[in-house]
Amino acid sequence: MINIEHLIRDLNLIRKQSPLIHNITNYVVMNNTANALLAIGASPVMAHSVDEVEEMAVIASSLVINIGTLEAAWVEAMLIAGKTALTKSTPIVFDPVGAGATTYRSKVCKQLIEECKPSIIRGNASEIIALLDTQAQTKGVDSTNTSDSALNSAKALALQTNAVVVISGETDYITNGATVETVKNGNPMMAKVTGMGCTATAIVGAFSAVNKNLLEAAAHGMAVMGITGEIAASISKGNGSLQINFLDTLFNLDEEAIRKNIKP
Ligand SMILES: Nc1ncnc2c1ncn2[C@@H]1O[C@H](COP(=O)(O)OP(=O)(O)OP(=O)(O)O)[C@@H](O)[C@H]1O
Ligand SMILES: Cc1ncsc1CCO
Ligand SMILES: [Mg+2]
Repeated sequence: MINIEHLIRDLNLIRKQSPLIHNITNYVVMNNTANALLAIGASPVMAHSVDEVEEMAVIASSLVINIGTLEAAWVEAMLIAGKTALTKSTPIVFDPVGAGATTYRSKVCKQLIEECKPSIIRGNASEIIALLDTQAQTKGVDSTNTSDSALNSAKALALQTNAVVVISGETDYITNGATVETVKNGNPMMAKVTGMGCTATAIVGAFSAVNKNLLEAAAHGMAVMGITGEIAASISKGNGSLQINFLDTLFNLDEEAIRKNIKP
């Protein structure tokens, strides 16, 4: 069960410390996730050149690796940044976008998990299932499975990789293989804004920068996503205004809104 006092403490820590979050992410969502990190009070940097990722990973408080629009040079940069973060015990949050859709994505996911040992893996249900079952075929970047149906895969993946695994969806599940936290906030319209999942991964990255308990950090990130998305959707007419209202809501999110809206 999410500890609301700890969640509020961590949100205040992000706003006070403004941790540097190093993102190697995809072209589609770079602007969205940078703005979401600013809205929550963190300090984002997008850097993917092999010539600088090592230095950036050294100074960052957490590293977010997202394979959304991967290509060879980026993968090389992800491996350098990931290994640097691993050496420094800096939390790595991994988003396996489209895992299972192509052989290349699945292969790169396997390599990144083995060599960088991400601390947290956040994906939608189809991606989490595909990381465990190499035969599972997914359809692009959107899930065709419910988050409930991926829970057993998430638990097994957590035990196999020693990472906290997060499945996003109608109910979000956060597990280390033994304990399972849930977040029931959110709104189906969120899945119609591209990169809401990538944003969830980035926000989890911000929480992992201020809380060494990564099960808590991941759960806090997903709770803030769900609460924010739910409030923003209630004042939005479609995915266009939701994208903007999400940022404004996150920027203004306070203790009262969290206490009133949280659905663990
Ligand atoms: N049906 C739903 N009801 C409530 N919340 C939802 C629903 N679907 C998604 N969400 C929320 O939307 C956010 C994004 O989750 P989603 O599973 O859509 O990610 P994703 O498929 O990886 O997205 P993307 O690849 O576009 O970044 C999460 O915070 C999740 O809780
Ligand atoms: C649509 C899309 N394609 C590659 S990455 C991305 C953003 C959502 O994952
Ligand atoms: Mg995704």
